Amino acid sequence: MNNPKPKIVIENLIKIYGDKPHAALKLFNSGGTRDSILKATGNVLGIADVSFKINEGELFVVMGLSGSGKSTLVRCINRLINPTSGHIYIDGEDVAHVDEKRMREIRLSKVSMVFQRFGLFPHKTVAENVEYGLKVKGMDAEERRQKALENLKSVGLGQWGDYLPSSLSGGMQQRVGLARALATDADILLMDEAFSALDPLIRREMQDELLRLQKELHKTIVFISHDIQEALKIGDRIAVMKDGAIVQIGTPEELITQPADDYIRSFMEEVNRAQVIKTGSIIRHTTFLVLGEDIPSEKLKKMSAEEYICVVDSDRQPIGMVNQETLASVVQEQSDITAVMETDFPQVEANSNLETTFPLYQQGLPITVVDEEGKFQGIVEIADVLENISPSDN
Ligand SMILES: Nc1ncnc2c1ncn2[C@@H]1O[C@H](COP(=O)(O)OP(=O)(O)OP(=O)(O)O)[C@@H](O)[C@H]1O
Repeated sequence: MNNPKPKIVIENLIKIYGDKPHAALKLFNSGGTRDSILKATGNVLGIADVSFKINEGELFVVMGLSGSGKSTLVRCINRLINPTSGHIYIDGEDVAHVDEKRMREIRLSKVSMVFQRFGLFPHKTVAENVEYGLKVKGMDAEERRQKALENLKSVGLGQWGDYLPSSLSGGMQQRVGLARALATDADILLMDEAFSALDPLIRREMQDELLRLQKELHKTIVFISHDIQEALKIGDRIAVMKDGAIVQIGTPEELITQPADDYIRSFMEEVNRAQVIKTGSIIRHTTFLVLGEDIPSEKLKKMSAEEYICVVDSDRQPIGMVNQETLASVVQEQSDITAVMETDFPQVEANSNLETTFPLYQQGLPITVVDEEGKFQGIVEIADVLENISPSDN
């Protein structure tokens, strides 16, 4: 994202469960831990002074083990749970301190929630389920039916509007839950372990579906998951929670390549790094030659004999690869570079992962990396790929 605009800003959020929040807060402020506070007061520190921002259009995953505080954090955002102290700004409005009437309006118009167990009304048809929020909002019958059908279609259930939820599989019911959340036109979707109840295959399908929809819709999505693979697959950024606090926030690659501590590192041990690390993030050098322009001698001097450089056209699209030795002879003999450069060379997009890139090294050439428009970004060597797939311990 070029210019991220904060959509949700959380400041010093604290949630204490129990009847002695003041005493518990006092203990927390003087350095008490979750365990010591529980022992002294019987109250649970659900969220331990958390501050962070979620950007507009971001798919933000809150990850952590059971009891780490994920649900509490996300339910504070739509005030299904009332925070003990702190601020939660949505589009600049502090929803931690609005009255219940305003909060209901916000839930109907700005923040929708998709639950793990679908949360569908069993006696209403699929379309009526999707229409529900629109009905509460006061939309007339025809308009809301049309909107419901549109949204069912967008999740691949256009033909299922008149059925009862019980005639649908788990995956399909979750799609209905998603269609219902989308139908409200809310900018923000809160998804609480939305895919956890599904079979692994259906679950992966739903993750892909969510990513596809998100490309079109650009919602701000806060997605709770206890599954690191899921978090790394779908998250633009991930917040990892422990004991009510956030241990680290980062992109999937940042968590893998720069884990904040041993806790994060232990999560990453089971992860397939090659699926997560993007080729664009390990670009080694970005020098190139533009066809038709002079070859600067200092560029040539800096290269080792075996090193390759990319030749691009006037639109910066790669058209060939040439190594230092060949280039030196081109300069010396003033010959045509297009006659000697390799034109059959491997090329990948910067956002492809290392798993895609690795097999392309069979040709013995370094990989050329381009952006979405096919413009040259840099070159990646096999040593860099290997180092990032299985880093040496140091
Ligand atoms: N209503 C409640 N009363 C007392 N303690 C609670 C309540 N709800 C949650 N807690 C406690 O707060 C802590 C955080 O719970 P929370 O449900 O937010 O964690 P979670 O990470 O979402 O866990 P899970 O993945 O199991 O849902 C836990 O220790 C939990 O026992």
